[in-house]
Amino acid sequence: MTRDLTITAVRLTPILVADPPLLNTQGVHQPYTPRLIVEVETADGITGVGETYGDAKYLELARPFADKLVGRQVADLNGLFTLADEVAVDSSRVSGQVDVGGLRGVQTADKLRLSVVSGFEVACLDALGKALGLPVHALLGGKVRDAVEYSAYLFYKWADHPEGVAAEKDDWGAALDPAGVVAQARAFTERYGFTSFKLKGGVFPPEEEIAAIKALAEAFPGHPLRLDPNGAWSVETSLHVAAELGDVLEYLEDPALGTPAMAEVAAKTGVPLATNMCVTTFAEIPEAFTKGAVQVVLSDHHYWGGLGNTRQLAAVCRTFGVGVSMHSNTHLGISLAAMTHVAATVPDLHHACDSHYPWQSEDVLTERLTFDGGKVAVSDAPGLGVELDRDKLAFLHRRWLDDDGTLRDRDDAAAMRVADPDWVTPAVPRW
Ligand SMILES: O=C([O-])[C@@H](O)[C@@H](O)[C@H](O)[C@@H](O)C(=O)[O-]
Ligand SMILES: [Mg+2]
Repeated sequence: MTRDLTITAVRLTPILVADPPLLNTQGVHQPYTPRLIVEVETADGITGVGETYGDAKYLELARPFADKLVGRQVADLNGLFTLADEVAVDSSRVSGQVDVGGLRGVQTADKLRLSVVSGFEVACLDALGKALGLPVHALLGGKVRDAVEYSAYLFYKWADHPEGVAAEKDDWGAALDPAGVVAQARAFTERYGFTSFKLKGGVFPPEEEIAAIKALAEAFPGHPLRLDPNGAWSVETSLHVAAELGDVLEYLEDPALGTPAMAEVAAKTGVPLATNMCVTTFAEIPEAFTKGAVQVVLSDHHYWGGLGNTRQLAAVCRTFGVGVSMHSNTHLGISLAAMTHVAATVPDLHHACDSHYPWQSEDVLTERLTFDGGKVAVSDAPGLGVELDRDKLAFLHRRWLDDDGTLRDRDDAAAMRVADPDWVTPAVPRW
């Protein structure tokens, strides 16, 4: 049967999603975080869905990009990148510096564009898969595993958002010391069966975080453990932590900020270093790999430009003998499905991927994705294998519409200032 895969409509729905008070080196998560849901519709009435960052700087690019897409073929995935180059990026959005708000490495015009393209690429793949009756992993060359392993993503956490802040109540409680971190890890294993653990660090002085990892090692002997302070430490501190935890860590993630500092740490420790901050674009690869700065690159398919680019990144990593896995940011089920499809196709995936999904009590899907034994089963249904719940989408969009603008951009430092008016984003290195 001949199908008409022409894109006839594109819908963009910005939403605000409940987020618990998770602490990081910048501050604390806001009570609601922005995401953008992308829908592309074909002439045959097939709809594909995608998801990406929803802050204003992404919306500004997504809108003109969506207009350009109408009339093009849903299978023209490579064309998305050429099209994206035609969308002007406001220079005030580009710093060339680390994006302090999002802990996602440098902020360049290309990276902003790629973060937008990824939402559309996933939506096009979903639509194409539905049209062809094929799962997304088949469109990427086929799965090499039936389930993808994720790690428990542990956070220091307050029990509640600060007093007076309108927020959803969560049932995780506080985690502010080693005992709290271990209790949180136990809850993760009981609820989802995770067997490897990542702790978001850079929150407390290193000795306290070392103690938390040691407590985890004692509670879960032999399980893979990671610590990620998002570049908050000096080279010296990073080496001290590596020496203290060398026996129990699978890897240290972004202990120090930037490739030169990471290279210095890597040269003096046997503990592998992972990153989602110093290698965030293809342009950053040559320096980092030739300097031996990182042993594992954690892809975020959003800012790498989608699932096809994630596979290209994996191939480059394989060529250089560098490991590959995935980090995550606050996201919903569409992105978890996308991550799972692409991870299922990557041959040398030797580390469990990260996901914030267990922290998200809300979603836009009719059925939430589930973790079984810490793994998400790879769907063989056409497309991503997920279904949009229009009522839930409308509810979360209404929240975005009703917001006075303060939550439409992620700002962990601003959220921290509600509790501590003197809070400023700590200078790096913090310790
Ligand atoms: O959600 C957070 O607070 C994380 O710190 C996130 O923003 C990071 O991008 C990410 O999870 C990471 O691994 O660095
Ligand atoms: Mg990280």
